[in-house]
Amino acid sequence: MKLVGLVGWRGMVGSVLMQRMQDEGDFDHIEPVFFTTSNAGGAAPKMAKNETVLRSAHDIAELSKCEIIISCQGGDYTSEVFPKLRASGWNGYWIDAASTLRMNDDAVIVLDPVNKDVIKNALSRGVKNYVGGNCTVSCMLMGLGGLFEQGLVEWMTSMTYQAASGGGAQHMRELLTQFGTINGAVKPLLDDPASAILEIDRTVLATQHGLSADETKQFGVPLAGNLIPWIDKDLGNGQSKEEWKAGAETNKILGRGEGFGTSAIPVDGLCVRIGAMRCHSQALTIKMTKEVPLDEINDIIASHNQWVKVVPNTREASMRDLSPAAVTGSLTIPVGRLRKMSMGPDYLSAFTVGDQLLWGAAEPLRRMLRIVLDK
Ligand SMILES: NC(=O)C1=CN([C@@H]2O[C@H](COP(=O)(O)OP(=O)(O)OC[C@H]3O[C@@H](n4cnc5c(N)ncnc54)[C@H](OP(=O)(O)O)[C@@H]3O)[C@@H](O)[C@H]2O)C=CC1
Ligand SMILES: N[C@@H](CC(=O)OP(=O)(O)O)C(=O)O
Repeated sequence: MKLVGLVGWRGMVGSVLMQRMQDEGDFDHIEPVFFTTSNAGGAAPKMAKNETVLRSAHDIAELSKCEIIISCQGGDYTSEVFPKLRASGWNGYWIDAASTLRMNDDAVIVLDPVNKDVIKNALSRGVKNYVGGNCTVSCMLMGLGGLFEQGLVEWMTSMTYQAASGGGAQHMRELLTQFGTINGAVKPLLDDPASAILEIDRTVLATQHGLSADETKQFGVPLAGNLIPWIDKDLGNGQSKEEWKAGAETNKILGRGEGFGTSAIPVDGLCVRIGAMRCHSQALTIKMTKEVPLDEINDIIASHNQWVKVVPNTREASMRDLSPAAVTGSLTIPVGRLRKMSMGPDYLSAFTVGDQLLWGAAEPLRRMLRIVLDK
């Protein structure tokens, strides 16, 4: 059995990955070695077999013994350790959740239900670095992969509604703390049916503005009862880095260059943080390359992979099936609100939701491990 190093296994993404690997019986096919940046020598988790002690994730010699390493430890760790590991002569497979290596020429962004051919081609060329995509991009492509595969997308805008989990566990906690503080401030008024709604509203606003530095440490501003129309770095051209990733990563995943070449499909939009917990949603406007009847579009989308589910464009189905609360914890990617827009019959609207810790982070890595093992 192949020795597989697991780094970042107890973090948020790593925990979801471990759960999925147990659910799918992946540990039956590997000899896992658990690494840590904080507790070398401590006890490995229950999935450990022969290697029951945690190894230091900075120990290049220990890492080098692994044929495959999966890291969910984050970009700083990858930036520090990966070059040293390669410089030491290690030639194993590096499978990573962090964005650090994504756009490197010698790395492939993995989302095998969408780009299995790109992955297989890279494996046969001896490529050894495989990186999970940005969560919003991966979830969008799992939903709309069929339209891209059929060459039906001329360009697309993606307007996102991204969950707190995209920032990490502390961001999820902060969101809930803010909700709690706000609720506490208006609880007596809420309990009194005769209280004035405008007084409640004024109190909520005053509480949001008065949140302590501790309560806004992660997001910098209130997110509860609010939104933040900027995610990730400012690229200095009016675009956020999260928005740039939509075009760059979509095209790289599809094997069409990196978003700006002649064969690239323009994908751009605005990325917005909202007060959801762990599902990213996005509203899409798709300019199609040709006019296609809506029932055919539904079939193309629905038949692309086993996880996508077309939600009928009705009020009831949309409210029931097309929300973060409906999708959290599930691998299903619902796509709904499909209709021709008033701009013309080749303009399509769509709305999709995905669990950003599953298809958005852990699942593509887990599946890549199996692809390498089955090679
Ligand atoms: N969050 C997301 O939505 C996405 C994240 N990613 C990538 O994955 C990376 C990891 O993200 P995420 O899982 O959110 O990061 P976490 O902060 O949850 O975990 C990262 C590491 O922090 C250490 N750690 C310190 N204290 C704790 C604690 N109390 N509980 C658990 N771990 C702790 C662990 O390392 P140790 O055991 O060595 O101490 C852990 O592996 C990101 O940096 C990003 O590159 C990718 C896609 C989406
Ligand atoms: N930036 C994403 C989460 C993430 O980790 O993205 P990336 O893997 O591209 O750095 C969000 O905040 O929702």
